[in-house]
Amino acid sequence: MGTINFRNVSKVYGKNRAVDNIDATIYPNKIYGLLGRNGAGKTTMLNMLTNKIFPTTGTIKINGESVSENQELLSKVFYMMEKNIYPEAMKVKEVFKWTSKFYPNFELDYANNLADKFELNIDKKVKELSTGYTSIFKVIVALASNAETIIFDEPVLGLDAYHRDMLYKEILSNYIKKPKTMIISTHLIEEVADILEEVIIIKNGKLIKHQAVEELLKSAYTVSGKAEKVDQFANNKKIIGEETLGNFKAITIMESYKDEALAKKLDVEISKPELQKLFISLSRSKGGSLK
Ligand SMILES: Nc1ncnc2c1ncn2[C@@H]1O[C@H](COP(=O)(O)OP(=O)(O)OP(=O)(O)O)[C@@H](O)[C@H]1O
Repeated sequence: MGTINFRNVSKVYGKNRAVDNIDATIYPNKIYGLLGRNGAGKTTMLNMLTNKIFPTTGTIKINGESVSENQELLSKVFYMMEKNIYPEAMKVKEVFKWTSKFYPNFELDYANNLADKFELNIDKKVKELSTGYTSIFKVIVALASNAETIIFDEPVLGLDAYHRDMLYKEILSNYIKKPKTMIISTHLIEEVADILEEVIIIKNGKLIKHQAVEELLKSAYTVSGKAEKVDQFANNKKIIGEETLGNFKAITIMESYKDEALAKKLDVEISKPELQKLFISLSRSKGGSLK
């Protein structure tokens, strides 16, 4: 699958710039997290990428070809949408067959095996599925499509922790078996953090961060221990988040240099920050700059 290129892409609704001049390159065979608060513009970006709506300005290309009205190109991209697009009276097994018409590499055996594994009854009608099972069903269809690019918009909506964990593992094992471009748009960042390689963070329609997760995590750290010692350590440093529990405190500091000697002296512990915390701080700060 080719590289996906957003060039100066905007989508304007009246006075609202839902997507505002986004430039981004999505390289093949990596797992991307598309992160942003409610209304940030994630779905609008994905709808434009899959030619459901047209950009007001700018172009989106895959391997140098415009996605606009390009059915052949789009048949290589599977878009698991947040809303249900299947006829409600259709049975799960009928959706499997139906999807195989549009996605010739659809693997029916794999879909059936996953349905077994997740105890999804394929004789049920789509409208009879609970919210959680609707998510399971949609992820199964997406994975079995074998498309070169798979986009998941809120893949674990309504699922309990047990099923969320199972589903992330399934997504990852699918990727390991057959690397492909995956774009996961979600609010549940910490859970998905482990499988993401890159994050694209958008805020008010603008791209504020596009970086490898590892690198982003290296740009900050968390220090924890006795509150007064942690405060002493954090003095004059760029604090982006703090939590207190009794006399215990954890502070997240946005700096790549870690003063290990001082940490030892004060008996406080330095650890990796949580992606979720960095995300909250980035989407809160004015303009979203990390500097
Ligand atoms: N068809 C439309 N007409 C008018 N405004 C729209 C339309 N679609 C989206 N918007 C606006 O564009 C902005 C971005 O919406 P979008 O659905 O892309 O956000 P999102 O990041 O996917 O949010 P969420 O996480 O809540 O799904 C919002 O302000 C939304 O109200």
